[in-house]
Amino acid sequence: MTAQDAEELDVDVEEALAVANDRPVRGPRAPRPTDDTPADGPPAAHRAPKDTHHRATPWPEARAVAERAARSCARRSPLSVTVEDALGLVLAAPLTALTDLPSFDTSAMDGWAVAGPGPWAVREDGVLAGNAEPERLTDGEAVRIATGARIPLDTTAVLRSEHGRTGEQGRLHATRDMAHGQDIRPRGQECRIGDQLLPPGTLLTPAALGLAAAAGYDTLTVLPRPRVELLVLGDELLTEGLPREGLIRDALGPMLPSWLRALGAEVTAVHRLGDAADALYEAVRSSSADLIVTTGGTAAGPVDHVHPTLRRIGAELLVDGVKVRPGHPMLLARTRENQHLVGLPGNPLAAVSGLFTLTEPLLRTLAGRAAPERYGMPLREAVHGHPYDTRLIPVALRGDDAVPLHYNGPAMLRGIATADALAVVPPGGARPGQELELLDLPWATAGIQVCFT
Ligand SMILES: Nc1nc2c(c(=O)[nH]1)N[C@H]1C(S)=C(S)[C@@H](COP(=O)(O)OP(=O)(O)OC[C@H]3O[C@@H](n4cnc5c(N)ncnc54)[C@H](O)[C@@H]3O)O[C@H]1N2
Ligand code: MOO
Repeated sequence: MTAQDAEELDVDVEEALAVANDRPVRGPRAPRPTDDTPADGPPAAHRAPKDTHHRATPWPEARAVAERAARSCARRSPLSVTVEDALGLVLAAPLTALTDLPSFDTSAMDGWAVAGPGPWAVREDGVLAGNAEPERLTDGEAVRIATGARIPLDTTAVLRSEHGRTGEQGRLHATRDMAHGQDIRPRGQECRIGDQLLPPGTLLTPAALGLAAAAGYDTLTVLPRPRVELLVLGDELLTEGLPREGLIRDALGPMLPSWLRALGAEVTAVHRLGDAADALYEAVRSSSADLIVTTGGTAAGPVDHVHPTLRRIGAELLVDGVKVRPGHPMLLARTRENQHLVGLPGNPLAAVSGLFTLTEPLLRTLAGRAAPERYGMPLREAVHGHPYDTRLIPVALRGDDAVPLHYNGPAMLRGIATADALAVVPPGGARPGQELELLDLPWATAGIQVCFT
């Protein structure tokens, strides 16, 4: 069955696409308006309750709105944290060298510090890393030296231990030619005191923490993480054991906190509120978080309380549905000054889609992180598209290709659990070899986000 058949059979397109992806496909198909599918609207089967799809925001625009929403918030004051605690945070001030690096002339090798041409008379003592200023060398003299030790004054080069031989009368001979200054790291080779090592806005990776410590820092001035409260909605959710009697395990409670943290947030609370409208209202009204993330309850079922709650508190809806599959009922609202709410749909892969579409740009901007470089890779196999909406599908990166994964239905996590990225499939689908934009999953990027600290 193709996606087109699915529409005609009045079957949910998203579910049909998840199945169709397992089957051989033709090339991409342009949107095909029909009598009951207006050119700018969804197929009849997918007109959301109260026909909300007409005001759904195109996917790229939804991401831009989320970014702008974060920019409209007042910046919170920078704070000072120990170098060890700064991982994953963003520098609020330039990292300026507090010392020359190296801070003294140092030996790059184990061997001898020598003065003038050889052979050399070897001094009895030696110089180790951490020793205070060693005694000056005189011409024709050598002293044993360790990597990282201070170079005695008037040293002309370091002779590596494997390139020296002790001859008659105990004199040291070089077995290789050596250049003046060889294997000496001069003071200030890497930086001079006052040099800017990293600009404000730099994400503090493990390497950046190492650099900061080397450059003399004990504490760093960073932007605070945006504070996020997670509200998990749904009476049907169990927190342990096997699904039973219509109840299912909560898949989002265990998944989202670490993911939100990888996106730059501090998750201050996770509340499971069931489907109690008043509890949701109270939780939103009393929250002092920068961002409230809800899961479930975004559609128009009898216990879908997110829209009514937003109306009740007088929130401004910035995005009310997005032209993306899965996840189209996702929403973004400004609940009050400097506070937003992202409503993630309850279907787990739809929630991931909302995480990338609305939460990631918002949190990234609030956290002061730069947008990741956009990149793409060719698809190894064709992928069905939605006729009008963007699709996000889990892919594995294999060699130079993005390989679409099965089990990509809105309620499924089996595909994304083995994925490296989400591929952005344009309306109409993509053919084999077509380059698609990829959104890296936090654990697949070779960067700070792998740390999930
Ligand atoms: N008449 C319509 N019904 C639905 C539409 C629509 O357009 N018209 N859209 C469908 C789509 S698409 C999605 S996505 C969902 C969005 O629903 P909600 O955000 O209101 O979420 P719920 O109804 O609460 O749950 C949907 C589904 O997900 C399961 N769920 C919820 N939370 C969790 C969790 N934490 N862990 C695991 N699974 C969860 C829940 O049990 C439901 O099966 O609406 C469709 N309906
Ligand atoms: O199909 Mo829904 O799009 O699961 O979000």
